[in-house]
Amino acid sequence: MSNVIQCLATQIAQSLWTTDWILIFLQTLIILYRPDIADPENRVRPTPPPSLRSNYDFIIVGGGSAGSVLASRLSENEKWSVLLLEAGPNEPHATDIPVVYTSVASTSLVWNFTSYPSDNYCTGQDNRQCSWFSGRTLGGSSTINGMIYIRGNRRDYDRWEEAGNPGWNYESVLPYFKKSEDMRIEEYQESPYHGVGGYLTVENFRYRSPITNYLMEAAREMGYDEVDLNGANQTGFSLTPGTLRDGLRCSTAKAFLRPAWRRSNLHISTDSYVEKILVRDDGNRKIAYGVQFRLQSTSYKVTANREVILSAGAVRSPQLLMLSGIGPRDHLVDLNIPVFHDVPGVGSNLQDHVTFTGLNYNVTIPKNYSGSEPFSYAGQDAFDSQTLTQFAINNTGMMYENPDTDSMVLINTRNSGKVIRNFSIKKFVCRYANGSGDYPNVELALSPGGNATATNVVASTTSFSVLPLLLRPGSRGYIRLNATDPEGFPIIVPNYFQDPQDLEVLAEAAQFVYDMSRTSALRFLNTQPDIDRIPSCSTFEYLSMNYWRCLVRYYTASGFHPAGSCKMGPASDRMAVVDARLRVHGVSRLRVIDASIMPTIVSGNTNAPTIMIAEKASDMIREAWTAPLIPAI
Ligand SMILES: Cc1cc2nc3c(=O)[nH]c(=O)nc-3n(C[C@H](O)[C@H](O)[C@H](O)COP(=O)(O)OP(=O)(O)OC[C@H]3O[C@@H](n4cnc5c(N)ncnc54)[C@H](O)[C@@H]3O)c2cc1C
Repeated sequence: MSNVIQCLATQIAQSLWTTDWILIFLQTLIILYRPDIADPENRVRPTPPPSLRSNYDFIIVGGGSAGSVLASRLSENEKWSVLLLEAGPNEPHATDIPVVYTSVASTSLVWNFTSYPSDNYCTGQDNRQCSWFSGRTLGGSSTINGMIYIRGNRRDYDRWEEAGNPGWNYESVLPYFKKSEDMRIEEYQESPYHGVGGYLTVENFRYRSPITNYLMEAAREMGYDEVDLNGANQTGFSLTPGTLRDGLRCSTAKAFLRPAWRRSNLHISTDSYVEKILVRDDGNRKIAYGVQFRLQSTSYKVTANREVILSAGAVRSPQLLMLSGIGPRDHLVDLNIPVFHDVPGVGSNLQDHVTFTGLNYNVTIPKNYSGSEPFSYAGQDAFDSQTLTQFAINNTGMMYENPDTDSMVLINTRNSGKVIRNFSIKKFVCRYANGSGDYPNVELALSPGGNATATNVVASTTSFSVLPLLLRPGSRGYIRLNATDPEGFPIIVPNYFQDPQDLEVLAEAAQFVYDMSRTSALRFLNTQPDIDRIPSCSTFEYLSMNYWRCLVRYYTASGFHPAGSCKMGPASDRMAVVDARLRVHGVSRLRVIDASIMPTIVSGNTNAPTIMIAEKASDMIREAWTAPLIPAI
């Protein structure tokens, strides 16, 4: 690139950050310089509206993490016709760039949901509401997420089965994680926990800030080992494994739809917003037989010979069920929606990995540091001409970084129910030596830069921050239709900290991070807390447990992992929405297959588990429709 273009590009990139324009700017850069990302040969080409049919075997609502997998797997059977309806646009080019991830929040690629105002959490946010956005594009949230590839703990799945869901224990789901996977981190390729050759590639991020080595060393000093976080033991630290291919995002649209979209039995319709599931009562059974959707202001009805599959995510799937008359009777009656089938659990059991921002620490660059790269990640200020050239010409550099989570540690702040307070680092080493307690309750995302949104840290300050995600919340929230506008954004009540233990664990995590900052690895960097002195928390001693509790409530943030709002469970469980084969209780030919079916949220990020759920469900559907009919006697 010429110097003038470089300089201009830098100015533009920095001024457009966090708007749709940044996507357009980067798209142009990619088309000019990176045909490998543009990938015009393989990129999905949606089916033009006139080619859509009025009838398919399977209709899938939502082309996100789960929906893309289902469309790909079900259309492997040439005899089945499959329609995938996605409300958002095609996958853009720019989201391939890992660092762009933090800039999509205010673009048209997301549903900008917010939680209902609360006095108990997100108290420092506008109108005391937490941002709850999720993906609105082909690939869904996998196209805009943090790309972290974590599966959760084996006990999570064993608990699912114990709750009355046969076939969902860890040994049963592991083959489905492996089926999707193309593990490209060399040391894991031979592992019995990983697969090679699947559609979904997993790599380490190509770029990481130098500060990350110090953070991982600090985790080691705290008594943790470097482990495969998706392997035999989950407790420990690691570089972040990512859903990445050649250093770039590997969304489910890229992984599963690009190899499939040319099949003549698969139609993919973007910008197609499903308004309703079509249902009828045949007297002896209730059936879902199609959907109504809107595309370019035209309304269409399309029918399904076999099944309608709801994969609209943990917020929209329960909303669509309720709009179609399937949900808690009282709520539907209140909104004058005819009750087709009373399913009290729709929208309940909502869970999330609640977290909080604001754990910022400043460091001094060590005198012996001689690298040319910035020591830590400095936000968009880092996007100078050199970074853009590295990206556009050399396929390297900071644009290949996960700015939130270069590395991570999974810890348990408790030991046999004993709360950790005022511990010494030495005690910690003993506490975690016992591998049998391998059930972390917090995931610490170690960010190579300060969290400028939470504090007034200047972006160029040399700093790091930590996001602690509560892995097994006791609190349960719910989703309901908005009485004034049922078709609009639903009401989301996450109920964070309804279970007081949730707040305690996050406060313990804050204390843990503080202690981590006292390790010799981080003292070497002269690490100092840069944690806001929040006026409404000033009655508490700064950095005491009470202060942490106050900070957590103030800077609460969604982990963006909504789950559980159409939970799987046996018919004997009144609040179960789907059975162990993900069929909606009481309504034939209708399944929900996405993050909403988790009975309890897994102890790790939710993308890989959702993909696993869709892989397993695809096999269940195949079995259901290809099993020989039992002959009548
Ligand atoms: C900002 C963010 C960061 C995240 N980071 C990570 C991470 O690093 N690692 C990780 O494992 N997980 C992460 N997650 C969570 C993870 O991506 C989700 O759990 C997962 O993608 C959920 O998959 P899903 O299929 O349930 O829903 P989605 O992937 O959200 O898909 C739902 C799709 O349905 C479409 N849709 C909704 N309503 C309709 C309708 N009426 N008609 C047609 N289409 C509709 C939506 O547009 C969307 O494309 C993150 C999520 C977010 C939002």
